[in-house]
Amino acid sequence: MKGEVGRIFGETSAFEFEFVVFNPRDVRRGDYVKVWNDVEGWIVAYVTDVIAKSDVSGEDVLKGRNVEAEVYIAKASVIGKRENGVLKAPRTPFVPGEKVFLAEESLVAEVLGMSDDGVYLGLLGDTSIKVKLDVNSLVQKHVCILAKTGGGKSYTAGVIIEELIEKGVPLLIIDPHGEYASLKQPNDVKEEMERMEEFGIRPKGYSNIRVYVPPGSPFVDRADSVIYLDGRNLDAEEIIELGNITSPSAQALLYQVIRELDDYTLEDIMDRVEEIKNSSKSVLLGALTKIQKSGLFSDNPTPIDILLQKGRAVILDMRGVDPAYQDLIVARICGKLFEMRKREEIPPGMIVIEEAHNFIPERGFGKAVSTQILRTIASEGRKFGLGLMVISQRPARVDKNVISQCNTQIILRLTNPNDINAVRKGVEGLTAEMVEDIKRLPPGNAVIVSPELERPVIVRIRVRKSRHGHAVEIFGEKRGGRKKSKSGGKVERKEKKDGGFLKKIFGG
Ligand SMILES: Nc1ncnc2c1ncn2[C@@H]1O[C@H](COP(=O)(O)OP(=O)(O)OP(=O)(O)O)[C@@H](O)[C@H]1O
Repeated sequence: MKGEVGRIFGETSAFEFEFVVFNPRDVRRGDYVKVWNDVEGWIVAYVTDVIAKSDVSGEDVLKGRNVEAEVYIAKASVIGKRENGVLKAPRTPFVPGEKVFLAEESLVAEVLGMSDDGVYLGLLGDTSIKVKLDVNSLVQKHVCILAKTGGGKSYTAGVIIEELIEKGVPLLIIDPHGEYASLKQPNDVKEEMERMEEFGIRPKGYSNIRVYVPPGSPFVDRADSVIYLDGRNLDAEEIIELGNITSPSAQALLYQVIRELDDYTLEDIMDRVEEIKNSSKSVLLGALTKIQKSGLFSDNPTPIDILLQKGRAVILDMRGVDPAYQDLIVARICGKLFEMRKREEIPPGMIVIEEAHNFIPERGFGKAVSTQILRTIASEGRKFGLGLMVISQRPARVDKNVISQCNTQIILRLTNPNDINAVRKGVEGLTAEMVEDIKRLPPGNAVIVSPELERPVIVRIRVRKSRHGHAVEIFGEKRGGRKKSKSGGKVERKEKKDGGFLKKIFGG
């Protein structure tokens, strides 16, 4: 047992207490302490704040009187103790005068419900406790990663992707900025390699990765393959968005033609439009020809099942691709994958969506054809073993229902008040202190909220085993600057793991 670091004083309750800190170097915000409770035994608490007090008044300071003996007071929020695998909160207050000790790491890990197995994210606070989350819960019940630009979102997503690849989870990564192909190479950044021992990892590149690009991508030569979609039965909204058809009469003509057709291709629409006498005919034909010439739609489309395969991660690199096309590609692929997963034609897996605010925008922040299917996967995917990893730098602009469907929430530094507000409202169990922490998190540190953990925790995300790919500017398109598409900390029983349909799909 480490030595006594303070003593409880003043008014206490079963949920919180204050203690005088003997040496301010021993106790800091974010530390875990333990206290003896006469009825319950050792109880673990979290230090939410440390303040310094003195009897020196403003007048004293002006007269030049110095602080002789300041007192340090720590505020602690009670977590509890684990009994028969269940976290129990004390029901009697702590006795003023009781000694406070720093809690041993093994006790903290036990009380917080840390698992020895799972997706290894990093180390808890200032400790060397490994934070690992259950792979099935993480994948099937969705995860979101939220942070301001440069806060470490794609780095953290890369860490989780490495872990999921190692566990054989099929992954499809929607990569609007070409940041993920570098997973193929081992990390060779000197400063990061120097920190690998601290995290107990080694550099590693992943070979079971395939990079696909849409036709016309400026990066075709660096891709493993080109993706082609089945262009049958595109609906009018999709064609309007792809062709940027703004003329109401051309839109009306399109709706009219599609109503008349049954099972149709783009060419069938064009043939029918040719036959009709209408002043908007040439505008519509021009737009349809442009879509046809994009080459995205083919009679010999890429089989969708190869995008979600056991032991493989597929990256859809959409750098330099028109946002309307990105949106449609995501909508079509995710729609097909969801249908196939429902029929169990593909294995359970996860779809990673970078720049999620562009594909699942909150109402009032634009429209995207991919929104509907992604909402459906967020609400129903868990029943069928299809998970989402939602990544965004603008939480306030992502559909709030989708964020609240994510059972694991990883929040790195945020500073925009609207984004902080969105997180405060959408993330259950965040305390006011945690919200303050989020505004000040250093890069690579995250607040993690998960049903696997008894309370939100701050984690130092581990360094990457593979190389982190930085976003690249394409044709003056700024990072994240995609044009708008038109178109209580309360102690509770640990949540019972889902039985029934949510059986363990991935080992480990
Ligand atoms: N856990 C970490 N360990 C070490 N370095 C990290 C960590 N997380 C982030 N970084 C550093 O911070 C930088 C920014 O991280 P990242 O590229 O993930 O930010 P981002 O939030 O995705 O930004 P953007 O919105 O611009 O894409 C990285 O290049 C990396 O150097």
